[in-house]
Amino acid sequence: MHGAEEAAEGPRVSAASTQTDSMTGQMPRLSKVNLFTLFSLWMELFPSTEQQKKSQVKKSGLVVVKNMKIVGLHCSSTDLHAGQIALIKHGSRLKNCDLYFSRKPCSTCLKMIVNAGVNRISYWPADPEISLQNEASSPMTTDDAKLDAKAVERLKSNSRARVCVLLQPLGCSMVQFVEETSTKFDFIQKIVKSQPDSNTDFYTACRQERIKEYESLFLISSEEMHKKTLMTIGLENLCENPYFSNLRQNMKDLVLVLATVAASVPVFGCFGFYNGESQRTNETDHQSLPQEIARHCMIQARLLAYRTEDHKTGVGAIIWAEEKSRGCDGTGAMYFVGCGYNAFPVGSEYADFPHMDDKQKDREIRKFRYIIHAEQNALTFRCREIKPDERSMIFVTKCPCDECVPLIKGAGIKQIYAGDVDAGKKKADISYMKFGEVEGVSKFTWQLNPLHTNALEFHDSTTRENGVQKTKSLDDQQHQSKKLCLGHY
Ligand SMILES: Nc1ccn([C@H]2C[C@H](O)[C@@H](COP(=O)(O)OP(=O)(O)OP(=O)(O)O)O2)c(=O)n1
Repeated sequence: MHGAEEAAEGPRVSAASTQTDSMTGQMPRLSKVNLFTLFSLWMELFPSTEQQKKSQVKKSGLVVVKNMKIVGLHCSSTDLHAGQIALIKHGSRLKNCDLYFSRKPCSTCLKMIVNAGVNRISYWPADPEISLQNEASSPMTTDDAKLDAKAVERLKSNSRARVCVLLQPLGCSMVQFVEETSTKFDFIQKIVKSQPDSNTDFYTACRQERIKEYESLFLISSEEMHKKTLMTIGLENLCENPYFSNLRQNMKDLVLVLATVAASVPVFGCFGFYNGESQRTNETDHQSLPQEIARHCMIQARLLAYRTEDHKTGVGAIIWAEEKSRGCDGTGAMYFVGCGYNAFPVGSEYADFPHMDDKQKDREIRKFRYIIHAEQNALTFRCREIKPDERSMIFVTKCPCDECVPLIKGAGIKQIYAGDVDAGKKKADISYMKFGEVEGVSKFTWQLNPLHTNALEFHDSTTRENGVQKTKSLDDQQHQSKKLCLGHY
């Protein structure tokens, strides 16, 4: 049925392409489908305290999309699969949604999702949720995995929902563009400035580590094994060339983009998101998230920035909040609220608005009065309300400007995680003066840990309810960054 046809289309640009290229091609842009796919892989890596048991069931990431907008970001927990969590969290609201899984879901999940009336289920075409690659598995469990794959195929061919592989090739210079922009990203530059020999070797080393790690997680290194897996999960159409080699290339490129972006918010020395005002408070609203969660969310914002319509400055923003107690999601108590990137008003064509910056003398043809900022889009298109009694936080890849700071505060967001390179700057059409002064909102900016001279204080850092391990001690962090940065620390 259409599932198989769609799968065969996977490696090429699908007819249902959502590549909203309103731009004139000055710079490559991530398609929505690829953004959702990257988010699903990234959600599989959401930091969690739960001990991952060696099991045939692999952790998966899931993105729930309604009308091409993200309405849920989830990952499996020890007790529940990502698909089951989506069912619990969204129920019948899953009707007509598109789901992006980092692994082909098992029959237990698929039957419920299909039953909820979803529109499309797209999955990453490597090892499925019920692993076929698990070396530890006995022939018995491998047989079970194969049986499950058959059941999934049966559910797929009898359902209205399309179950397919939906990857789009990246624009030809996308990988290079992501690499260049990541090296120039504020966070990397801030580290470079703190280095006596000022170079980006540490970034290159971090990126290589990430590439190796993600390739082993998300790709099947042997072509033969990959083909065998595809055959077992009903993707024999993709085993023929040129589909197979295109598919592998697309997958490799996406993993490369993910690793490159992840390395741009590196685990490096004592750098992290800290409140420079060193206000120490017991109020939970103002306590920082564990660094690994803050990094994870900032990397989501970085990915969003590659959907920008501003051909000079891409910005991404994502809002998360934390429930009072830990839920069933692999994200612990954290839940997704909304996300956005800077773009011109919805539905506009490239020529409708000026795109010039402040180098342009004629102020009338500058972009600033027309472009909607990442934070503004995240607030406008949020899928959940911001609750005054919960800790909510926005992650922005750039310093919030004077238009956005009062909006963030007014919306009741409790914490801002951002870069502060532009803080205090006053430009002709956009200023960053209010960020430094805003009260009642905690600001965590990318910097050296102000307490790093006092290792004892750092050792005492928090243990949290949101499902994440204790903040690592200074020694642990240094050890980890030495490992990651191959001696450049
Ligand atoms: N927190 C922020 C800050 C900015 N922007 C967006 C709005 C504009 O699209 C762009 C403006 O960024 P800059 O201040 O960097 O201005 P320019 O793009 O003109 O670059 P510069 O003046 O630094 O050369 O970023 C955003 O969405 N969210």
